[in-house]
Amino acid sequence: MTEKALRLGTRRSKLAMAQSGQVADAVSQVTGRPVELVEITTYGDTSREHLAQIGGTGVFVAALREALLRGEVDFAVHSLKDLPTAQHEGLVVAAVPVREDPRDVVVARDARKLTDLPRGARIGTGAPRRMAQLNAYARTHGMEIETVPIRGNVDTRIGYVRSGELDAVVLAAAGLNRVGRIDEVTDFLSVDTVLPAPGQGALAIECTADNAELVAALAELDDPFTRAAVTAERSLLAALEAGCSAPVGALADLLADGQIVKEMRLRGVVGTTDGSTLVQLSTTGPVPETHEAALALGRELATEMLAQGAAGLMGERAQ
Ligand SMILES: NCc1[nH]cc(CCC(=O)O)c1CC(=O)O
Repeated sequence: MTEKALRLGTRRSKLAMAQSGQVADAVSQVTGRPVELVEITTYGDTSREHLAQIGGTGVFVAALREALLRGEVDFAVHSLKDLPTAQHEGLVVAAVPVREDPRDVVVARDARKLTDLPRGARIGTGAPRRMAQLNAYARTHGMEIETVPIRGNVDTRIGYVRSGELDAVVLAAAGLNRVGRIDEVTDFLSVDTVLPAPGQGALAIECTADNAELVAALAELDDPFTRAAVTAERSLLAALEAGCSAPVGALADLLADGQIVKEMRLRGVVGTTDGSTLVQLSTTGPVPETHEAALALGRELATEMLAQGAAGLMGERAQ
């Protein structure tokens, strides 16, 4: 006698399939039920228009959410950094599993690191957040670089380096890990150089709020520290009134004294894409014990960043 399979709605991209596959195994373990992948095609997958013109990465999420609400699938997995900060009516993020490496990385030709790229190096990235921080780093370190807007999946982006069209591309370590290409990284960027996107490296497992049994089962996959961290990061993003294509970086981590976790630190950055101006601040507080406390940490840092002129730096959109 086999139990009825749970249906996991997923995009068809290699990255989405990889992360859905991993979550499917974990969900199968905690529920004792088989999990079946259901491919959902989104506008973002088929459109050739630039993401900024069609409303950012939220388009990838929308089709999955519609499938959930129509009851066509039981749950979905999102990259948290692509998930709009506003919670969706009728849906709940039932689990945020342990986060992977949140850092951005460089894949460059000739195994080069960011600091030994040739003068005038062309670095591909479509993210204003990466452009702003890379250009700011170059300015303060006497480097000459050119950030080149690109989009496409991981294979396409690395392809620009292999073809010689670009000297380097900047990507998320987590994405490369999930598609099995982490070996191609030539430089893991310190978060002091490039602060990742809010939620980067973390996944959200979402289902309908009325599915109490599934909500409870999925909760077993939740990592409270990761959830608190990404809640604070996303609260900062929301309080800055910035979207997923805004030049905003945020990362919360735990400060420990030996084995004893003392506090949570939240770092944030906003900048102009040319890197001429960055507002970069951090705040530290008790490890949030509640959702509300995590939200408060993000709001607190946003208030400080806004007081330093953060709002004036966010007018730009992805080019
Ligand atoms: N921008 C697209 C995107 N959305 C999620 C990831 C993978 C990393 C993650 O889950 O945070 C990526 C690729 C990248 O930024 O290189």
